[in-house]
Amino acid sequence: MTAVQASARPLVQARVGGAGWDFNAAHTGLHDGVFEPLHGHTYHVVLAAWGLPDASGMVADFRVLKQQLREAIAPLKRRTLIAADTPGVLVEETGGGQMRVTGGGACFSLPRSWTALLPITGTSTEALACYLVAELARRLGAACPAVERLELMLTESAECSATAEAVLR
Ligand SMILES: Nc1nc2c(c(=O)[nH]1)N=C([C@H](O)[C@H](O)COP(=O)(O)OP(=O)(O)OP(=O)(O)O)CN2
Repeated sequence: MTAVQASARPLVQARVGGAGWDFNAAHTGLHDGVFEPLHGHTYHVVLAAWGLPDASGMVADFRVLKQQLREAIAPLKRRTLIAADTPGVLVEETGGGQMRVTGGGACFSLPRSWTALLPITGTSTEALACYLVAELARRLGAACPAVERLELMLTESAECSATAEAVLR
C-alpha cells in the first residue's frame, strides 16, 4: 500500500429520509407565463450530508439530520405551496385570513392557514429542492461541523425528481 493510499480519508455520505419521509402538498407551476391547474404530489425527500467523519466516526449524527429534515418539511405538509416572489404574480393576504394569488391567467384564494408561503420565485421541484437545501444548510451549518456539503433530493413522481446542493465549508 502506498503512503497516499494509507493516509487517504474518503469523503463519506450520511443519508437520511427515503421510505417513510413522504409528504403531500399542492402547487401550481407557471409554464410560459400561465399557471397550470392546482394539483398535488406526494413528495419524497432524501438528505445526504458529505464530509470527513469526525473522531467518533460520524459525518453527522443521523438523529440531528432527521430532526432538522423533519422540521424543514413540516411547514409544507398538507399545504398549498405558494411562491411569494413569482415575477408578475401578486400574492396578498386579504381579509378574513384569506390569501389571494393573481396572475398567470388565474386568480385563486385560499385560507392562509392552508398555504405555505415560501420566499422563492416558483414551485418547480427544482425550486423546492433549492429552498429545502438552503433551509437545511442554515440549520446544520453550525450544528454539524464535519459536514462539507449537503444534497437534497426531492421526488415528485416515480420518474421526476430534482437534486439541489449546498456547500457549507
Ligand atoms: N423540470 C421540471 N419540469 C416540470 C415540473 C417541474 O417541477 N420541474 N413540473 C411540472 C408540473 O408542475 C407537474 O408537477 C408535472 O407535470 P407532468 O410530468 O406532466 O405530470 P403528469 O402527472 O400530469 O403527467 P403524466 O403525463 O401523467 O406523466 C411540469 N414540468
